[in-house]
Amino acid sequence: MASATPLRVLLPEAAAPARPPDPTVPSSLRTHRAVPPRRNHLRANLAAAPSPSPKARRTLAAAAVGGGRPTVLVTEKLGPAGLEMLREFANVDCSYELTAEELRAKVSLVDALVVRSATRVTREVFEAARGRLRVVGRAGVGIDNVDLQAATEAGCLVVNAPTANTVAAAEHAVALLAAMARNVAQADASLKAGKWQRSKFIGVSLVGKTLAVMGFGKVGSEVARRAKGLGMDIIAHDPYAPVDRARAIGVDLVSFDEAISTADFISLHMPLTPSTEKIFDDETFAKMKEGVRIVNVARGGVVDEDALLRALDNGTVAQAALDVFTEEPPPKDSKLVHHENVTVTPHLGASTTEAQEGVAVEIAEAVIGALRGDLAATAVNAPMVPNEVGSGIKRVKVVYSSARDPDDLDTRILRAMVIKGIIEPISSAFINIVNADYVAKQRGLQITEERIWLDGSPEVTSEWKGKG
Ligand SMILES: NC(=O)c1ccc[n+]([C@@H]2O[C@H](COP(=O)([O-])OP(=O)(O)OC[C@H]3O[C@@H](n4cnc5c(N)ncnc54)[C@H](O)[C@@H]3O)[C@@H](O)[C@H]2O)c1
Ligand SMILES: O=C(O)[C@H](O)COP(=O)(O)O
Repeated sequence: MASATPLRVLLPEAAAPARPPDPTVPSSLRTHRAVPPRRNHLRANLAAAPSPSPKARRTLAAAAVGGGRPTVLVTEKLGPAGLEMLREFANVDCSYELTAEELRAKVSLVDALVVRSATRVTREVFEAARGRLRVVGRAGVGIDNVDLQAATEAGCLVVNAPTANTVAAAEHAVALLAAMARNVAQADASLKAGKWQRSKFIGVSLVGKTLAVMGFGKVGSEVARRAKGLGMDIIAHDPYAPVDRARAIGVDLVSFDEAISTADFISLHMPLTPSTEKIFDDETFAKMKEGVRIVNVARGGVVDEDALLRALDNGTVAQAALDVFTEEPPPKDSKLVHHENVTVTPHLGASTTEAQEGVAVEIAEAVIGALRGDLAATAVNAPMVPNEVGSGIKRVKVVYSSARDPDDLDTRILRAMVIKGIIEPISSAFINIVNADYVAKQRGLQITEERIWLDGSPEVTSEWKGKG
């Protein structure tokens, strides 16, 4: 459907006048690339992530000039506003509940793929795309269902929508916390089954109890704020969160062991990464306070579900409220799902009308921007530093040796790439050229730069040194 202000299909190089330089950015750090004016809600961010190659951009430009439009495959339900934006710009194929085989068959016919958490974008999918797929848009935060390594190898950009569902996820965690403590789901089922069991469903109070927030990022900190309003004492564990940000909202950052051993309630908000997979196992449940209650609105895979079942059966864990599961949907006969002390929802954390609208628009902007050849603000694939290395780094020095005049050397992209490579493997934060310095500072990562002016050709070589 055409809008009053149609999205332009021009590429940056062919675009209208450059924006005036941002007076807050020192001239030595200003980009020299023209950025086209955008519709208000399309952010004009430059990012520190791979963008389509010049060849791909030319292909898209040629297609646009010739009246051709890119094709976008959407495999899960997306809010209408985002879909409309995509339709203004591209041919959109909404095909839901595809089998893995059907997805592989379709993917070589499209330029972009938009998914939520249920579509597994595996290496086989990238191989089946045979080089045509330029962008994968994850309409949400978690990108554990996308094989980022395979995407990068295939030259495919992966973008996500990291902010629009934060509040929805935090609200759902608080809803589960309260519902679990007061047996809302169990009592509801009992009454609907014709019973009137008042003494069976006596709950526990939240006020004055200690809540440990595990992962103090966007969702975790919103949960902390809300739980404070319920009169709970909040502690948090997050190896990468800065102490002062936690302190600013009255939260103490503590060690993993202190968090799990002193909390009455534990709420999980870390990403699923190789280092958090099954981080809650028999050993960690054994360290918890007897009768602890656990909420998981993050990812099922951070919990060893068999160990959780054992902890529920032996009383270490009194109750659990789970929105996410290692396998989704979980098996119909899952003992965890059917456990009387477990409250479950089918991955509803991001499922509010408002969040879905926001996420759809956020991902449509990102995908359209990427197809237009812009550097994507929410790109999630870039060269990474292994997390065993990255998590220990506190200071990095980047040395640029170049024959270019220092004033003519724009180091922002490389600096942002270094920050992205260190921070992203240990968080689900997205780093781009706009936020890189800010996020690095927030996380206590100090970047210093040295420029060595060489005689001779203006080829840039650089080296960087990390310090743990
Ligand atoms: N259920 C849902 O529908 C839903 C909705 C939104 C987000 N999520 C999930 O919630 C999680 C948090 O999302 P977010 O937007 O707050 O991400 P975020 O990146 O803002 O926060 C994650 C935090 O976890 C921290 N972290 C990393 N490793 C850790 C570890 N070993 N121990 C403790 N903390 C660790 C990071 O430093 C970061 O601060 C993600 O897994 C995301 O996929 C689920
Ligand atoms: O990571 C996320 O954004 C949430 O888990 C939401 O997933 P969904 O888009 O499948 O609801």
